[in-house]
Amino acid sequence: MIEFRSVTKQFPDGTVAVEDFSFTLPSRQTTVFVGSSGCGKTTLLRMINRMVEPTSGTILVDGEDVSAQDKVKLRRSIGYVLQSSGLLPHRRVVDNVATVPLLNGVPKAEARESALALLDKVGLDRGLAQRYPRQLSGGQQQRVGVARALASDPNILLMDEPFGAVDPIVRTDLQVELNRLQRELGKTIVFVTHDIDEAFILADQVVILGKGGQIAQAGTPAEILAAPADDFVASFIGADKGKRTLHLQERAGDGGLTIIVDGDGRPVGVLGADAGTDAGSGAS
Ligand SMILES: Nc1ncnc2c1ncn2[C@@H]1O[C@H](COP(=O)(O)OP(=O)(O)OP(=O)(O)O)[C@@H](O)[C@H]1O
Repeated sequence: MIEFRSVTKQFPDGTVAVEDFSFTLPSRQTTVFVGSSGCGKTTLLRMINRMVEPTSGTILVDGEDVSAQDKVKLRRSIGYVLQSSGLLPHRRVVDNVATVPLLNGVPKAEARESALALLDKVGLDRGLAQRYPRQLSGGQQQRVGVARALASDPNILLMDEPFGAVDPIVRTDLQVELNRLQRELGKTIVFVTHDIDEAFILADQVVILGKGGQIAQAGTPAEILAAPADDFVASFIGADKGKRTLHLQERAGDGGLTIIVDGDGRPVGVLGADAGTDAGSGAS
């Protein structure tokens, strides 16, 4: 469990990035901080592993104040994945993944063997282990970044727009993969994005932030979709434009298929036979 208690961060130039933020993130769940650029998401994330120190307030991990913990130890005990993968360019993939265990004193052979097993876990071919990061695609680099963050088997995984720089198809693959991994591993994941669709796909709990890390609404995706707290949230999730209101459209000319369309009339899926229609295609 991660608990923010009245946390404020003012940078030396006077910018108040986060103001009086209080929130509890449950263990073994994925909490997604989502909001527009500059609302304080990254600052919130980086205060958990003390890459940024709060000006006031307290952050507790499993009841322990992080400010009382050794910074280096704390950082190595928490996985961290960045948009730019943050891999060391002159080290091979396997050595990048093994970095933290090696720093923690795990013998080299053991650390490398675990690193290879982690490549399997994140869906990467072991044949890529000897490559350098620049010899990988953006999506593969992000998978290596996730493997590296998992290498010391941390309870907490901080993910800062990790899929922001890859194309939409790869991004969808990575989202599906992260959900699969999370079902298997049950980490406490804190994920930052400005993409509300990504937030809804990944989150057990979504926290929609306004300027200064103000909480506009927090809840499960279903709770937020069903009852946006105010106009800001409705606009942010696209509910105000009917973007998320789905309709059924009978398609007599297509073998009687029932198509689901969004508020703009764009097809988003086909209603399957198991959903209680007599459309009969079974596709969905
Ligand atoms: N080192 C710093 N010094 C001064 N101001 C900073 C510093 N780091 C961040 N800020 C400011 O704090 C505010 C919050 O920044 P932060 O990076 O947390 O936002 P964000 O929501 O993650 O934005 P983005 O989605 O663009 O990454 C912004 O106004 C930013 O300019």
